Amino acid sequence: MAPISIQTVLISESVDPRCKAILEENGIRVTEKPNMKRDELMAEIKDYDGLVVRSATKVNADVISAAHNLKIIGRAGTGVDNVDVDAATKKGIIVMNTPSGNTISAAELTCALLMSLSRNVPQAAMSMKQGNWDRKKFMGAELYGKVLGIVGLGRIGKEVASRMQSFGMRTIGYDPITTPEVTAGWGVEQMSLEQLWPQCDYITVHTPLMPSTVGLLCDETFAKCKKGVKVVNCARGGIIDEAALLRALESRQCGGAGLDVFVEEPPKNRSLVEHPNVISCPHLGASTKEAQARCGEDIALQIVDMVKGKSLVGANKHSYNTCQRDLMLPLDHGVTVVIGVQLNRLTSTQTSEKFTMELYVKSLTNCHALV
Ligand SMILES: NC(=O)c1ccc[n+]([C@@H]2O[C@H](COP(=O)([O-])OP(=O)(O)OC[C@H]3O[C@@H](n4cnc5c(N)ncnc54)[C@H](O)[C@@H]3O)[C@@H](O)[C@H]2O)c1
Ligand SMILES: O=C(O)[C@H](O)COP(=O)(O)O
Repeated sequence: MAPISIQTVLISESVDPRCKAILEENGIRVTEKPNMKRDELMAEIKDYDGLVVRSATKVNADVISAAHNLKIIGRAGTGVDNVDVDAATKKGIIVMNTPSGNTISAAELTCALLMSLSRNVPQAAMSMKQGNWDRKKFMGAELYGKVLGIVGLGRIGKEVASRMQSFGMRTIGYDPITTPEVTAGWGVEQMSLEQLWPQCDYITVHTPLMPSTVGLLCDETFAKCKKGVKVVNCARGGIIDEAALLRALESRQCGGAGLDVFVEEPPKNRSLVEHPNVISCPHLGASTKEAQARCGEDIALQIVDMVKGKSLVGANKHSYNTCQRDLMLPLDHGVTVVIGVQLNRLTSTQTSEKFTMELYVKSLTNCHALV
């Protein structure tokens, strides 16, 4: 790859300090300016070569058109739904993420919400703080022997499955790309969503936010679920339709929800957050020291590799000699294909190294527009 000149980078959110340190060690000038309003960002971005964000900075078409020198938008994390990838690509700006850096943290929070839903832990803790000793009100149910439906069997879905299997849950799931043969290897039986909805005691969603996943759980699909089903969303607000969820909670069709993400963050409409059967967090899935260290370090190393003209996938130091990147390629007619790239470094104890590369289509949006 030809080297790309990056002399200045703006970090617009709280990213691990290693990110700034690595960039600076490599001669890149870094400015950290968190919490900018849209107009401030548009004024600030115009001269920078690179921008590093998490999920709160909305890098929309206006911001991109105000950026005269921008060559790279680095997302220290997974989801790039806060970046207008089409607008960036049209301007020749590369969008990079660090998709495996926060997988374990997001999976662990998902499991914490599933466990909290089964035993009312947050509500009971709050009641204790208020001076109560109410053992009847917080009667729970075991997870053992229950059915967990996992919609989206990628990195996080896989990690959630193995952890919840250790609680004796049966894990079933659906994914249009990961094959049933692959997920059978991790103990997840795949089936159609029509078959999945009525079987689940718990449902957790782990898909990207895109037109085909908006409202996966909606009035129609809640109606197909078991009465009292409990749901978790640690992926993106809107994959579970918020108004439909509130209706399902009120009718008791849904017995409880664990929500880490919202359509609007922070949510101005408080009705879900305040519902007694909802446990919510302020988008904490990736908020661990470990995940932030990995994501901050990875995005900096990827930018440095790009500056040096090295491979885009060569910088990742973690996950057992495996590097993963998502490449988002906008095609014609509003079609976007996401290609997963995985580089495996195989080492034997005494002899040489061997590298293999896997490319696979992770998602295809709007594909009907092609036919
Ligand atoms: N709460 C947090 O802080 C947090 C942290 C990390 C990731 N996330 C979010 O979690 C989600 C999953 O992340 P990941 O790393 O596992 O992604 P991933 O790309 O590894 O997996 C996503 C999976 O969803 C599947 N998918 C796509 N469309 C689908 C559909 N219509 N129905 C079912 N499956 C579908 C894909 O085939 C893929 O296997 C993303 O939205 C990401 O932004 C949130
Ligand atoms: O997609 C992600 O990586 C998560 O939602 C984490 O977002 P954050 O970096 O803003 O915590």
